[in-house]
Amino acid sequence: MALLRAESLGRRVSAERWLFRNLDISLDAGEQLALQGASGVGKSTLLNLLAGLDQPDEGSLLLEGKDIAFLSAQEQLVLRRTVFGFVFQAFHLMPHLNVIQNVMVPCLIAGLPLEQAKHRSEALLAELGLANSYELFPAVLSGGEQQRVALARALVHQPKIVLADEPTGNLDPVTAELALNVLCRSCREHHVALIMVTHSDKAAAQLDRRFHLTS
Ligand SMILES: Nc1ncnc2c1ncn2[C@@H]1O[C@H](COP(=O)(O)OP(=O)(O)OP(=O)(O)O)[C@@H](O)[C@H]1O
Repeated sequence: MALLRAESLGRRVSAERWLFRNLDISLDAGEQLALQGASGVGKSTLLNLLAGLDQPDEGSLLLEGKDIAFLSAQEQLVLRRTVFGFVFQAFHLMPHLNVIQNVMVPCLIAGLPLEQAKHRSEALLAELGLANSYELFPAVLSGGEQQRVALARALVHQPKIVLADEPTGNLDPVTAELALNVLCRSCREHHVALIMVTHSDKAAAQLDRRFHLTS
């Protein structure tokens, strides 16, 4: 059984315009999928639908065979917090928390002991080249640094699925390669499935499979 399956998914952006329709996509546990397609075709919208952050106009979304539309509000909340890890294009770090605190949040929500949460967060940040930035606040970080903090936060609680929207888009080529390696390795090591939006064919080639979204 697929870990995540979208069936006949449709998203309408106006009365006459469908962004996509009859879209079927499935993801196995631990599988790594590159989501590609032209700018504006609907990749970010699709990621939001897959994560249950937005509602489709048609179709259904099954997590381990269960339609997420029929989960209670509480079950949906638990699902978003423990099943998914996100790297949004706009990062969405919490401004009043420093770097290490931002990364620890998903672990604490998932119920990990404080020390374990701290240890995991520090290890990931160090791997991503941010060992000297634990105490800094998001406002003083560059876009590329914020992006790596967001990446660590998406991975740290070892969710079932990481959804990453151009997670290396703000990084120089060397740092982008480092971040991509950390992302892929961490997901493989913990059997976490990954859907990554990327415009880079080189990055997409590192994953198991590609899905091209077309209008
Ligand atoms: N709720 C909405 N109402 C109207 N238009 C919308 C809505 N949501 C998305 N769109 C439009 O749908 C299109 C797809 O947006 P989306 O951000 O998903 O594309 P994308 O493929 O991720 O693009 P990029 O590669 O540039 O990030 C855009 O033209 C956007 O303006």
